[in-house]
Amino acid sequence: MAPSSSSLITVATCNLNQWALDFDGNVHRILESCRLAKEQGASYRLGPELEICGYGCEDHFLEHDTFDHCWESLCQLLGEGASDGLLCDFGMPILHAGVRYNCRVLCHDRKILLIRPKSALADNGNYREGRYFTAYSSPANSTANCPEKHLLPSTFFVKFGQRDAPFGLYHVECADGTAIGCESCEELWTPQASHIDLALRGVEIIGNGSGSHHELRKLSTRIELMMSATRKCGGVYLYSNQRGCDGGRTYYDGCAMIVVNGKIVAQAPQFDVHDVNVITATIDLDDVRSYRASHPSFGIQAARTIAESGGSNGLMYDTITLVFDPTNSASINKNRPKIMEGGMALKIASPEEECCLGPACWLWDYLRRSGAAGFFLPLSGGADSSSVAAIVAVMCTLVTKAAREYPEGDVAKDCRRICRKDDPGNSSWVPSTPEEMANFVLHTAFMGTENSSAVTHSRAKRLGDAIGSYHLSIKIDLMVKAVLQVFQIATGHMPRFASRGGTMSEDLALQNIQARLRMVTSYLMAQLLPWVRGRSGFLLVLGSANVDEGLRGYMTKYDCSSADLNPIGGISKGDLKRMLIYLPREYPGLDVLAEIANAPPTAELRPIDAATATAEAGHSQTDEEDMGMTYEELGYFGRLRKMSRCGPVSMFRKLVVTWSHLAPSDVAAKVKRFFYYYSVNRHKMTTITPAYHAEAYSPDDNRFDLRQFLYNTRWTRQFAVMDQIVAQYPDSDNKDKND
Ligand SMILES: Nc1ncnc2c1ncn2[C@@H]1O[C@H](COP(=O)(O)OP(=O)(O)OC[C@H]2O[C@@H]([n+]3cccc(C(=O)O)c3)[C@H](O)[C@@H]2O)[C@@H](O)[C@H]1O
Ligand SMILES: Nc1ncnc2c1ncn2[C@@H]1O[C@H](COP(=O)(O)OP(=O)(O)OP(=O)(O)O)[C@@H](O)[C@H]1O
Ligand SMILES: NC(=O)CC[C@H](N)C(=O)O
Repeated sequence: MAPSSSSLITVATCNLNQWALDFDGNVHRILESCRLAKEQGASYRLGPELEICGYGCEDHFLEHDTFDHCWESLCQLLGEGASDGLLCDFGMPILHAGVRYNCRVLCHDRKILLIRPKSALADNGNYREGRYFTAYSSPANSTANCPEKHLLPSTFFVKFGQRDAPFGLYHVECADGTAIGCESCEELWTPQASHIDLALRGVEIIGNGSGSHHELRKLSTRIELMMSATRKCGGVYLYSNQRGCDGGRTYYDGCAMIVVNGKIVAQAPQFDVHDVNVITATIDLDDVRSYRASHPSFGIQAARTIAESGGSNGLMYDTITLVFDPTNSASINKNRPKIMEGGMALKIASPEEECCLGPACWLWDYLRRSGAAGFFLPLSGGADSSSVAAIVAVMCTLVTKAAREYPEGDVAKDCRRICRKDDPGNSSWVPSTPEEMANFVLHTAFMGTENSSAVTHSRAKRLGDAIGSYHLSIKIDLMVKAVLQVFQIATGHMPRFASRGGTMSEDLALQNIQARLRMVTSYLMAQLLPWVRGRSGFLLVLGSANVDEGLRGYMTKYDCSSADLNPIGGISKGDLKRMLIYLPREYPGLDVLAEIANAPPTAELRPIDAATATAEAGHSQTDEEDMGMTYEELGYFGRLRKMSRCGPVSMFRKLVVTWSHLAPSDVAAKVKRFFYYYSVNRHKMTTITPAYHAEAYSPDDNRFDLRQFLYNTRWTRQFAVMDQIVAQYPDSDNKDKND
């Protein structure tokens, strides 16, 4: 090991807003991140997982084209000097010996130093890496002296003169003794994480390139994992993540970080509308060496590991030696490096902030990438559609701020294009306020019937005005009457509401026709409102069914719950209410949201019964009464069903304990009612509008919660077992609490 000339090193990591299969755009963003890393004096740059093609390529990973285009992109990156003087850790898929691997490719100058395949794949929830890739296990005969080699494509050889590169679980050791290794996303989350062996083998810097999507309250888990890893093992841990909507329901929430010896020294934003964020830190590697040496217990395990050939998790780890001194590069930093010693105050968004910022950024990416001219939202003045309107308002606030800060930047250019202000006469236009932008991009309409209340009509109008949307108040009774007349002519029957002597079927049909006609009207508006306003293009229709309604199936199939996109389909009613109460504090002018949050949710599809209508609801029909359960109870059912993997019996066993104030027979009745409605309505999940994934208990059938949709809704075995358990309780237990 050569003596170190300096122990200072400047390292960089980034958030990149990549887009699956947008190879040219992705290269452009990677080049920008390398340029910024160099500008900030870095000698090492880490990028997100599979950044070259985008993390979310899914079944496109099965196509050979994806692999070929990645090699073209890598050639372009090296050809354009991305890694000149900078050790770059890129993420891309590689076909090695006929097997697809999810790899890190470490390049320096115009050479590939190492290809490092991922050894533990992510396969839970939305992740399906095992469908596209194989987890790597090192062949017994591969060592650093005789590493497994990957034969590089001939185009690479022609351009750069390199025929092959080491392939395996190696790390690089630089000429000055600095050791740099990789850990790929999920590997950090495994019990025998690879960073443990890397640290015990003396690797000081570990880069984790991730493709990790947002879920409410998940960031804290990531942070805990990294802090705990470096607290126990010492070292510099860099985390890089994608950020944005890369073409699907998930939002990658960035938050690149640099952690040293258990302390975070740099953090990039979690929610943001910029495509590229690079963060750097200059670190004294002697701090890592001395931290480790000060823990004798670490020393004992390190000495034992180096003596053994394999890693503790049965994989082979080894070293590839390089002729490269990253610390020298740091010392020629033009600016005097600011050495990171202490930790920094962490920015962790509250769940209320996450609920609005995540979907707002996702909507912005979707809007600018879809080519649409804006959104159309059926706005009922209730909590759900108002939450969606508020999220669009937050989007306009973020975009207006970014566009005004950099009128020549990409955000401003996208904003001009969407607002149709990109003609030469408007080359520097940016919205002066979020409301001005909202008036271009957000179209809202209250579509009342004779069953709607004046209260919700007024709330919708006041919210539209506060946000600045292009708002309409429409009456759709004419349409309802026309359809019912057609039905009467065809069948000779006219349905009646239950309150007017009709059956439940008639009642439901009369409710559903209003709801469905709103959907038809929405699509008409979305197609023609730009034309009405003398503009080109189409609008995306926004849906607003929350996660609990989806779970219970409390929605009309193919009504306004069917739309192009639903920003809140993965968020619970409870979290939405908290968000509505939080928003007016951060965004003055949106005071009406607090009033909306406190109103009892109502579908307003039945005639108003003046005797039972309350002033706040403005209506006699309330969701919770209709559903036969409260939104709070739905939260319990949802979490237990999905996150705790409970069937009816185990859910009952858990809730008997949690709801000890209720008689077991009552708990059983509630659980049975939930499973009945869940199963009778599960078919609605097969056509549910693509929604922002936010909750681990989302019932989204398309990607996340894979279940049958035709059930025996009597659940005979399950309910019989529950009855047996209830019968085991003393009569007094059931009776006392029932009284
Ligand atoms: N097993 C199965 N597989 C596939 N499809 C199946 C099916 N069973 C029924 N269906 C289909 O589903 C239909 C029944 O579903 P659907 O037409 O939706 O009707 P349904 O679920 O009976 O009624 C809609 C409910 O949603 C409530 N709602 C409506 C609108 C807004 C809100 C709100 O506040 O959020 C609430 C409304 O008060 C009512 O309780 C059947 O007529 C049939 O076409
Ligand atoms: N009067 C209305 N005008 C416009 N859109 C409506 C109206 N009533 C319902 N919708 C649309 O249909 C969706 C479902 O209807 P409903 O009012 O029953 O909804 P909800 O889920 O309780 O939501 P919200 O809290 O927004 O009322 C709403 O989110 C809204 O988009
Ligand atoms: N891409 C991955 O390996 C991601 C898995 C990891 N559990 C996460 O959510 O961040």
